[in-house]
Amino acid sequence: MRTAYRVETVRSAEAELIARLPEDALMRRAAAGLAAVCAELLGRVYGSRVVLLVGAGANGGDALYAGAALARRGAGVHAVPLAPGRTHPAGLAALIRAGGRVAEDPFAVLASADLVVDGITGIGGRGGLRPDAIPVARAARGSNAVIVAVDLPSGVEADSGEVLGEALRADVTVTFGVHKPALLIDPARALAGTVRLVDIGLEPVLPSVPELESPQHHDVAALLPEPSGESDKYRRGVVGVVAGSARYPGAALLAVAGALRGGAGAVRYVGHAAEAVVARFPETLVHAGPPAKAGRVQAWAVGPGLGEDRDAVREVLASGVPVLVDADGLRLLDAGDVTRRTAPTLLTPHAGEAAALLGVAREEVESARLAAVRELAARYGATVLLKGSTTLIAEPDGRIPVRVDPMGTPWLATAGSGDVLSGLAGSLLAAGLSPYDAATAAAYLHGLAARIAAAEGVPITSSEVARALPAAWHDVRAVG
Ligand SMILES: NC(=O)C1=CN([C@@H]2O[C@H](COP(=O)(O)OP(=O)(O)OC[C@H]3O[C@@H](n4cnc5c(N)ncnc54)[C@H](O)[C@@H]3O)[C@@H](O)[C@H]2O)[C@@H](O)CC1
Ligand SMILES: Nc1ncnc2c1ncn2[C@@H]1O[C@H](COP(=O)(O)OP(=O)(O)O)[C@@H](O)[C@H]1O
Ligand SMILES: [K+]
Repeated sequence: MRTAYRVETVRSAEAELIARLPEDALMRRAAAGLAAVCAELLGRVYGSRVVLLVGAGANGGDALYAGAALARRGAGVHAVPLAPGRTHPAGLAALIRAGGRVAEDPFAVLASADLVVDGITGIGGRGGLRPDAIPVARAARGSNAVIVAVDLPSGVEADSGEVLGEALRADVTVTFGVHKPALLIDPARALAGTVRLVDIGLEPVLPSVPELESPQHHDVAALLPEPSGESDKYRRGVVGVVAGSARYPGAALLAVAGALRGGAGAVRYVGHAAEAVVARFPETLVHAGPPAKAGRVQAWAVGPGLGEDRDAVREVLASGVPVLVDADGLRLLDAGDVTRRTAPTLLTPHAGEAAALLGVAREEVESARLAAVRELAARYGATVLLKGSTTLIAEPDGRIPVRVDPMGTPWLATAGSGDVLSGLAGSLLAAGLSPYDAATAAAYLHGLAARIAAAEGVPITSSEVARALPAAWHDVRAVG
């Protein structure tokens, strides 16, 4: 798992290290790592033109020490202090000693820069860039220089990934010690570019439970169900899919397509599209009556394209097995039917559905995804997978790390892909995974399948995402 920690935690870990080390040692470590990445990006350091945007705090100090190292290797380095009089004194002195200078005209040096180091704010930044930093940040972005953010792109909220004002979009972010939430969650993540992690010795002093975790291939491989010698189709799990309506018959097919590739031993479809489902997927068991009469299942996935069948949602939520609720099911559900449940529940809203469940505007969810997913999970006492440009998975117990799916791709923004995801996650639930793990594995496989299907940069359909799921399993298993 890749992990991310909150500012408060990072600061206390840093304080513990700083107490044991000579003055500025940690900053020098950070700056050495930063300078090494800058040198790599420049290719030839000697004769290159580097501009440092320097804020009032230690983030500016990192930039100045890194600038000094580059100046010693023959780069022409200019500092642009954005809080004159509050510039890190030792860092500035080191830069001047190494032959660097304070820029007389920031805009002139930016216009001809090869590389800009963004040291305006790091984990101490709040509320977007200050007005006087904005023109300089815009000039940097408008130049041809590569922009390297120090620790975080300046202007983002480190702990939440929110962007409350203007922020500087970087090409590369060099972060120290550990990832911060903003490097994993949009909208901030989109401003970080490629993230490089520099080890400054923080790992051993960090707590074992992070704020966020983001799975890699081997983590997902360890979650995937595998049939054994004793398996039969019932032991592998039967997933019940309640989806589709006269208006949205396709949702039934897409949810079943996802469910058939999720590792359950059988898929039982319940609803109005039974004929179409069997015609397309003869391996599906079907039932045209109410869910309660459909026969045994180990988990339900209810909601995609369901229309107005409120009774079906209520019946499924009244069952004693794990239930996934998506799409129309989220619109129709009664909150009390969810909070009363004793078996696990997984809700899979997109931002609009999450906003409706929370009674806020969609933009509020999109700009503060972490807060929204936590709040939903706590309020409904359910695991919540919030879909979108960063898919997040939260447990009702706020002490458990929120999981961030790293595999999402904008190619998934195509009609019906969410239906495939609910079938897939429902199937993993039926196969015995907890909602937290089923949601994690499903989001990962779904994103990877979309990447595989869109490999040539061609638009993909949701059916193609479902068809690429076996290739995604294969890919994950091959590495894990
Ligand atoms: N504590 C340590 O020993 C280490 C800290 N490191 C660096 O130190 C950074 C944190 O340093 P600080 O705590 O000094 O905080 P920052 O340097 O991130 O920023 C705080 C300063 O910026 C100003 N500021 C806040 N919001 C602003 C905004 N929106 N626009 C413009 N200015 C704003 C504040 O007045 C404050 O002076 C880390 O991100 C990292 O880069 C690294 O050197 C590693 C070691
Ligand atoms: N910009 C994006 N980047 C990455 N993934 C996205 C983006 N937009 C949507 N997705 C993903 O696409 C899927 C869309 O699901 P959903 O919103 O339910 O659509 P539908 O109802 O059409 O199936 C989700 O898995 C979501 O995470
Ligand atoms: K920065």
